[in-house]
Amino acid sequence: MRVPDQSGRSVVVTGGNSGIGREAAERLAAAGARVVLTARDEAKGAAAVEEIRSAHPGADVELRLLDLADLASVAAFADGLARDLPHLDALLNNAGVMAPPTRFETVDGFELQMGTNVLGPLALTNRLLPLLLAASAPRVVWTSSGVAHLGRIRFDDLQARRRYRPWAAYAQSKLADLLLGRHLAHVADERGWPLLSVVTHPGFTRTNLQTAGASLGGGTPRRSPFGSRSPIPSMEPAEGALSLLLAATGPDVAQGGYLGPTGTFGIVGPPGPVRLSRRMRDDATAARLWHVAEDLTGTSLPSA
Ligand SMILES: NC(=O)c1ccc[n+]([C@@H]2O[C@H](COP(=O)([O-])OP(=O)(O)OC[C@H]3O[C@@H](n4cnc5c(N)ncnc54)[C@H](O)[C@@H]3O)[C@@H](O)[C@H]2O)c1
Repeated sequence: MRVPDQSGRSVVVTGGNSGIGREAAERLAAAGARVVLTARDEAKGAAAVEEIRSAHPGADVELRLLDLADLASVAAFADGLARDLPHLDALLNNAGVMAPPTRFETVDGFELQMGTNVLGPLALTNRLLPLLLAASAPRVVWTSSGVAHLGRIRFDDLQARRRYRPWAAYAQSKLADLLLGRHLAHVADERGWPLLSVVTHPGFTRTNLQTAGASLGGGTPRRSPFGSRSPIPSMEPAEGALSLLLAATGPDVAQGGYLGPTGTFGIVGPPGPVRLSRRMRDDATAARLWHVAEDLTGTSLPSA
């Protein structure tokens, strides 16, 4: 897939130091975008920026620190960007964590996956919307997952305080990403904003995701599902990033669309529109979730 010329466009890629975000940041920078790559760890982020700069001399890429599991960090990041950029053309909500074996909490007391994958990105999006709406054709991209099909939004126990099951909490968070993305698309249409809100999932891609969450708290990482005899097809990050890149830059991307791999089992292959289940099309749940998330994060959509 060719990434169209991105000259004059500025893009934030969260979790840009690793995996799919790292690839997307490099492709966008190579296409001429001004890329703000976010990371939690300064050394890891700086290493990614250096790699991109040395592979693409003149690439306009900078590191900014952002911890989505800390709403104060989200606010500081958004304030800094608003000070330094005249507008923002695309926000790629990519960063995420998967299935820690036990229940962890964010700085603000949210279950780790709900906080990092959903509430942090929601707060970031709300805080960056004024800057996005200063651009002529802005986009917000949300990263869901194939497991969103198995997710349920449990409003009675959103933070899994009563019962924590790692995969149910992950699936809930990824269904939530999809619903928030679709709700923002409706809001943009209702308010006549030129903004596209698009949801993507990267299929099954070999990254740190499979071990990072699993090893939290000193746990032993699960055996890799990508062993040489694994029957499960999977992709390298360069291919896994294509759905995200299509959502961020494709010329014919639909408002509220859902893009992912279109090959075997829907987990590998070239990116394109993919099927939404009935639960994914539940606009009432999406609207309720958006409002609950706003309450929890103390953020709101711009009034305009
Ligand atoms: N790899 C897959 O097969 C797959 C499948 C479905 C969905 N996804 C989704 O794709 C996205 C990217 O994952 P990946 O596969 O590249 O994994 P990865 O582990 O390589 O990258 C995840 C990134 O998120 C960042 N991150 C984690 N917690 C954070 C926090 N609190 N604040 C800020 N950043 C944080 C990490 O530092 C890292 O940069 C995730 O949202 C993931 O849920 C991946």
